[in-house]
Amino acid sequence: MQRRLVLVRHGQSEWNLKNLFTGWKDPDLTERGVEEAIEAGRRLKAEGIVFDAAFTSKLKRAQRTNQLILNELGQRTLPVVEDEALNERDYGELTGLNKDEARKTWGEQKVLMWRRSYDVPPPGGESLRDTVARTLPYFVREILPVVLQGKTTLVTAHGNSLRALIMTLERLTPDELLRRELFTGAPIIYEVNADSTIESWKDLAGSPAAAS
Ligand SMILES: O=C(O)[C@H](O)COP(=O)(O)O
Repeated sequence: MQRRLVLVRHGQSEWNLKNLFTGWKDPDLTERGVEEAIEAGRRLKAEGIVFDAAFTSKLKRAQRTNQLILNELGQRTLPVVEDEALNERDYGELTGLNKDEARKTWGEQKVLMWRRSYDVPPPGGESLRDTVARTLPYFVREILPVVLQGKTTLVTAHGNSLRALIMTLERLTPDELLRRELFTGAPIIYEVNADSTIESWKDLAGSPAAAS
């Protein structure tokens, strides 16, 4: 039985373009973001993917990306489950600030820790560990059982809510996680074993990889 899980970070948002910390704010996709979402759909079509289930967050940039992908696959009527468990990490007091300005104010290292470390929260916001605590139980309860039934499943979400899942799926250490970047609109296809470990994955932004 084939058990397939596809994760996609939303296409470029208006606040990605302006280089602002976004978190739970709800900007729309830019034109480029729309194109990236359509391109994600095209790439998935070229891989022969047909979805049986789809999940996304409560934020517009992910929902639109999800819908554009499904449209491209000719699956615009597939039911989509929306849940805030898949929302972006809450960036707290950094929300709305420019990322370069933040580096000037607090220094490269501190901002890198807030953005990419596992357990250092930005002021008033969620660390990645907090995001894992929100996202992973939802994944295990609602999404994984669907994948294990053999349903090809799409999850369209956000850089950090997906990094929270990827850390577990790819068994990354906090140090490896620091370097794990997700590109907007780039699908990652996981082949999942019956015991819910990962058999292999293919990042359509890069080259094929195997689980270690
Ligand atoms: O919320 C945001 O600002 C972005 O979607 C992700 O930002 P990051 O790459 O700074 O974590």
